[in-house]
Amino acid sequence: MKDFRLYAITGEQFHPGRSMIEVMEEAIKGGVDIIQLRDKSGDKAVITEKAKALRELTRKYGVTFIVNDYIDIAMEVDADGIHLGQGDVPLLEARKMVGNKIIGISTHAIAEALLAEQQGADYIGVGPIYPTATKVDVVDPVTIAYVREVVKEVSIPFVAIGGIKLHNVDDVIQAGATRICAVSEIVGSDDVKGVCEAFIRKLERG
Ligand SMILES: Cc1ncc(COP(=O)(O)OP(=O)(O)O)c(N)n1
Ligand SMILES: Cc1nc(C(=O)O)sc1CCOP(=O)(O)O
Ligand SMILES: [Mg+2]
Repeated sequence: MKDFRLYAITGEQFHPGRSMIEVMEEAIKGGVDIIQLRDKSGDKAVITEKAKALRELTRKYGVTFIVNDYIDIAMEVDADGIHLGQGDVPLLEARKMVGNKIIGISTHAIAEALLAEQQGADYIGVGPIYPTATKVDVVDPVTIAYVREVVKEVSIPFVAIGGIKLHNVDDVIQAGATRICAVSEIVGSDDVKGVCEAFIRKLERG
């Protein structure tokens, strides 16, 4: 997969009155290089329409597009890949369904990370680093200690996620993360482009 630094996930509850496409276009202009559609409403027809719109936007800008949870929707809209959690379709089964599309796997412990790597994940999510209110059924924070463990033991790309804000991202980067994912800090901002640019500056400083 194309390498990336800043990964934004949709979260429409954080920007009432602004469209998802408008917010995500601003994020792309700020430097985001992966967008994930995450919609927990369960309404597949609506999610498919949103996926089509995001596919068009991401294609226009050459940005990677990932669909959360729904392999069938990812295939229907020709997304670049799918993100799956520990309770979603198992990775080996998903690989048979998506061929060489990107598969990202959420991990919360080193054993999960090593298994995802061994089974052919393209990248892993490492989190939640800090408490987050964005995901309801979330596990306890894994802290930056887990980032350090992944840096030492895992070779595939990983992205740190969960409660990451401009005010705490430096610690995550210092622990060895070179790719950051955020929802509320990006899409909930009045200055989406400015927040993304600030994240990128911090990632560039290392
Ligand atoms: C990049 C990234 N990392 C982790 C997650 C969480 O996925 P999952 O554990 O399946 O939880 P839901 O997002 O489906 O609630 C993610 N979506 N993206
Ligand atoms: C969707 C998701 N997955 C997580 C994980 O740790 O697997 S944390 C999370 C929510 C991240 O949102 P915010 O940046 O607003 O805290
Ligand atoms: Mg999931």
